[in-house]
Amino acid sequence: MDLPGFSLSSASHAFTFTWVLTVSTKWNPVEYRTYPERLSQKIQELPPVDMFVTTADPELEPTILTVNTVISLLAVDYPAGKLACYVSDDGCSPVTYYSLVEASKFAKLWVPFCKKHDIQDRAPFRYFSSEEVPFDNSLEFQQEYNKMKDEYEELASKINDANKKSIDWNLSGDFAAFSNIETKNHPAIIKVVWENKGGISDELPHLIYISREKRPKHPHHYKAGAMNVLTRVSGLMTNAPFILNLDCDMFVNNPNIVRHAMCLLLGSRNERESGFVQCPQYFYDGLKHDPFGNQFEVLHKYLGNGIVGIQGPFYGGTGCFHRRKVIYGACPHDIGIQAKSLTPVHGDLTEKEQLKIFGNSKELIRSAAHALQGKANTSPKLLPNLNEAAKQVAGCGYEYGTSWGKEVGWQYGSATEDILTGLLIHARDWRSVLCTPHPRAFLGCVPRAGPISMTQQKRWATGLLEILISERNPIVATLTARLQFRQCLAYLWILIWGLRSIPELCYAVLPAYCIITNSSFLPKANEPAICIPVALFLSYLVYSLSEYLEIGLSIRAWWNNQRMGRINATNPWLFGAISVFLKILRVSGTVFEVTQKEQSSSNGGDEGRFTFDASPIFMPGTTILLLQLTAFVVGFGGMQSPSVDNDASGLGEIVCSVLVVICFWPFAKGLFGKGKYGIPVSTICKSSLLSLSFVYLVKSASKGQV
Ligand SMILES: O=c1ccn([C@@H]2O[C@H](COP(=O)(O)OP(=O)(O)O[C@H]3O[C@H](CO)[C@@H](O)[C@H](O)[C@H]3O)[C@@H](O)[C@H]2O)c(=O)[nH]1
Ligand SMILES: [Mn+2]
Repeated sequence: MDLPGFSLSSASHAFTFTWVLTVSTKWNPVEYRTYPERLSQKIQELPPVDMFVTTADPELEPTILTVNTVISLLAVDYPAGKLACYVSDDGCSPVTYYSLVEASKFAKLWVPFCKKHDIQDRAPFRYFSSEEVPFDNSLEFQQEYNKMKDEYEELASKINDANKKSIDWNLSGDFAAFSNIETKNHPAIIKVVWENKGGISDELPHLIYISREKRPKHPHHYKAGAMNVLTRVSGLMTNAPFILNLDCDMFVNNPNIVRHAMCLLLGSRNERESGFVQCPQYFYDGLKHDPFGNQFEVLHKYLGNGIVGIQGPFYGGTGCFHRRKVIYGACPHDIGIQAKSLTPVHGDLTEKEQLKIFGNSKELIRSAAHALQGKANTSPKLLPNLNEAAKQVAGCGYEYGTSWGKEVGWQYGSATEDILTGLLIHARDWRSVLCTPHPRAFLGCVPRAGPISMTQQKRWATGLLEILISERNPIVATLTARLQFRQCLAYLWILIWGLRSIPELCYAVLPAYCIITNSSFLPKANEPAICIPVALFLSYLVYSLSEYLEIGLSIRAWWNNQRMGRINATNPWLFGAISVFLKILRVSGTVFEVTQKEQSSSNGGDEGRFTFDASPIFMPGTTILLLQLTAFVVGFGGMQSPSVDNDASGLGEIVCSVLVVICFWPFAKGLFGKGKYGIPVSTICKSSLLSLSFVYLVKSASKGQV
């Protein structure tokens, strides 16, 4: 077989494999319903929950968004005395700390207001931006509403001012800890912003600010590292048996969500059924018809519910309720002695072993033992007194020689720490549950620009592939641990994203190749065999379209997702694969590039239009497009080589080539667009060079054949 024939057949096999994975994953969908009003029949007292928020960069992640997320958490419908909110700031920004202090003052007015009037939007920026006029016309409500609105505007302008003035920030008094530090070189800073001393239900929950120690020579493991510090510090301070974690942009949209999650965590006969409870990652103010194909509605619905029917949803990094003991490495009780082979954490550890696993803090070991045995919290402590112990476990050297990031806590070694961490939990025989209440649990920001979306996709493809090539991959977990076979297939479906770039590239280049060399990869239009690819293609179209229509999405949304599927696969996913390849060759490491979050649609006009920047990530797409255009010139300009064995290219190849151009239409517009809407000239030049060399190569190769 020649090279094109070989690549065609391997690409087809790769697609068939992906199809098998998809079908297996979607096969038996399951949905859970939750009835929080029945919770009191089941349990006497609601359990405590520690709530984590991570933020890393006040520029990319506007402080006002983080603050809104925190406020919405402080305002959930759950006894405040049972809650503690921990904010991790990897940016080590005094502005973030200051904003939290101000936010807690605001929340003291906001939370009673929400609870009194049963406000559903507990993130103030949402509530005050909603078009609907508040329904309550009483004078009392109107007065309170106006007061709250003024208070929020004041808070927002204080934060805004703080952000602007951040250069000549006066770092004294409470802010002294932030003076003379660099963001990547500073000791741990832990501050109790608000303490609910009496554990009182209608006060505010605890609010704690944490910026872990960072030193240039110490790896900090990005978000996973931050999550582990949050776990340890909260272990010392409140040690709640359940942990909710949110990214800084994901505010609470359903104030009852903690109770919904408790239905799933406490409602089943065996806790193994719900090792963690994941809420789907939905977004607010998403652009109409999903032009960047990143709102994942269809994915959540079909693949999401399908996995629920196997071993449970993947951990998605945000909007997830964990059991602390599961994070600490525990296995379900009923697998008994076999648990010892799956985890270093089990009932009869000596103190020495515990120190080795959890690190050198006696206080932490004591609290971890409590968490693992499911004992209630020890007597209430005054949080500031714990500050020294907390700083120890937030130190950058604390984890050396311990099991953190390997067997315990959030897992290191992948830019998608979420999938890796969830995989380990499933491998230890836990199941997970998807929580889908109405209204939706949490809402976050979705990228609204080409470059941001591409960077995010690249990070995912990179991180997922890192897992696939590691010894912690799902195949090993199925063979040596307790990952179910079909769950393994579901994991493979997502982990191979980066690799899928290769067959997608082959398929995108093939039509152009055939036209240029005057050969074919499809049967002729008058041969009966043409029915096979046409039938496959049409049934795929009809099936995928029906998925969109069934959940009320538009044809445009379907098309945008198809198109972005091709663009993502050939651009960011390819770069993801390349960066993992470079990592294997030890040329460069992989990094977690934080996704930029925009507050609202201030883009003006052309919202859904694809945007570009000078990143090489846009080169493959541009090259593919130029190749098709070259093929048209060659084909219609009569410059084709004579065909070998009567195998001339025909209608099929032309149709496919046109289809590729339609898929890459945003790039076609980009060739002529201006500013951010245009592909930079340098990218166009490089891509032209690439496609010309390709044409030259295949031309000379095919001449050799004749
Ligand atoms: O060094 C870092 C880097 C990131 N973060 C935080 O991690 C969160 C997620 O980062 P973001 O850039 O928003 O990631 P997304 O592209 O939205 O990420 C998705 O994919 C990630 C894995 O790649 C998951 O961790 C996220 O939860 C999931 O939403 C944010 O709160 C960041 O502040 C840190 O705390 N420290
Ligand atoms: Mn995010």
